[in-house]
Amino acid sequence: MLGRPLAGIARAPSAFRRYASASPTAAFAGKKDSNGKYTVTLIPGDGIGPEISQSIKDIYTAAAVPIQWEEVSVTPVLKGGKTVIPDNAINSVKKNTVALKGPLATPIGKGHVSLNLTLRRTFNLFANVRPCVSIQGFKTPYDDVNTVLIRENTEGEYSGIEHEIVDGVVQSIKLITWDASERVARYAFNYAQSSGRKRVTAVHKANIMKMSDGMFLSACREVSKEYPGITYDEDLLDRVCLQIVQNPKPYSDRVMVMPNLYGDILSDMCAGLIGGLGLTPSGNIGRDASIFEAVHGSAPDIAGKGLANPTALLLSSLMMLRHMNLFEHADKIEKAALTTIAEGKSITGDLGGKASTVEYTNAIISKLK
Ligand SMILES: NC(=O)C1=CN([C@@H]2O[C@H](COP(=O)(O)OP(=O)(O)OC[C@H]3O[C@@H](n4cnc5c(N)ncnc54)[C@H](O)[C@@H]3O)[C@@H](O)[C@H]2O)C=CC1
Ligand SMILES: O=C(O)CCC(=O)C(=O)O
Repeated sequence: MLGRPLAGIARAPSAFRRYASASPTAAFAGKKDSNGKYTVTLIPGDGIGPEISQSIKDIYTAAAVPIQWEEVSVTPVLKGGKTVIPDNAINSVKKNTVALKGPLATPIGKGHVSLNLTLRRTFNLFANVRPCVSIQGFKTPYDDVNTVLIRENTEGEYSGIEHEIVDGVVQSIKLITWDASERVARYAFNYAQSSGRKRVTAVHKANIMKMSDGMFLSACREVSKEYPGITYDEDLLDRVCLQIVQNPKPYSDRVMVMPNLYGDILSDMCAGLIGGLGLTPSGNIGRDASIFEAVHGSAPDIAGKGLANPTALLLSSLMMLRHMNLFEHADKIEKAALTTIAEGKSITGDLGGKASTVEYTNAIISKLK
């Protein structure tokens, strides 16, 4: 059961407050220092990570956000024969309880385990909240996308339990537990309740994975009984994909909750509907810490070229500010960023513009003055 008061999203959304705090369970435990500033861990990350992190730092300085960044690297180190995240990075997140993280690259088919997943597991960041909202004034096939997807974040297909049984036969285990399913389901219902969404839809493939997804659904059904004011239903992942690309509107009344991998894929699909991965934020929420990051990865194809769109990381940071109850700063920056995109004069190449990361950042900054 939830033992903590709801934080962050109790206030009614303003016109620009589209990216609500993702934190009905994790209380923000940071304290202001003697200069009136909060310390937040910043993990710049790989690829485009340092470029987009710099953009956030510049915007925050211009907006006088009362935050000082504690920058740490998570470049893995060898400890006891294992590749692990350095202790100072772990201790920084533990101490500050909030972090903003740039993307971390993971070698494909070999090499070290995903450090993104390691962080989620280390801090038990059990819910990954991924809102996806059309930006008014920025033309895409639909102008009414407003989805919130909550992804179980610690297990499922991402358990990383794999072995070769015999030559040519590999087994990868999808681990689903009742506890993690119930925990993320309760988070989803709380999120729906706190954000005025009237429905929770569990997205699944229990027609095929009868036991694992079946149990995920059972946990959701049990939790739904505690929320008589919220309609609960279930839908198959493949149908949901089809329906959202055909007409996203009906999905704006609800929160979708699902096992890990489904959430990873469905959130990229939703991003495609509003203009791409450069625009979609996320929050990894735990009880003792929360790490906010863009949905996208390290974008090695454009890294170092000054082309990256920092909006997704910026909007993730605004979810973080609302988690920290810094609503005014979040609203002001959000308005400046969304207006810059709607105007279309200084937008990055992924959105059809010609601006560099720095030019776009400066356009936002000019609106903060
Ligand atoms: N949470 C994280 O840190 C994540 C890390 N990754 C890692 O990132 C690496 C690259 O993965 P990909 O599959 O290439 O996905 P990706 O998200 O990095 O890139 C996919 C496409 O979207 C574009 N894109 C992504 N973010 C953008 C931005 N902010 N501005 C403009 N264009 C942007 C890229 O240029 C690329 O064409 C991999 O090592 C992967 O494991 C992938 C997803 C999430
Ligand atoms: O850890 C990675 O490299 C990819 C992670 C990812 O796609 C995600 O789960 O968001």
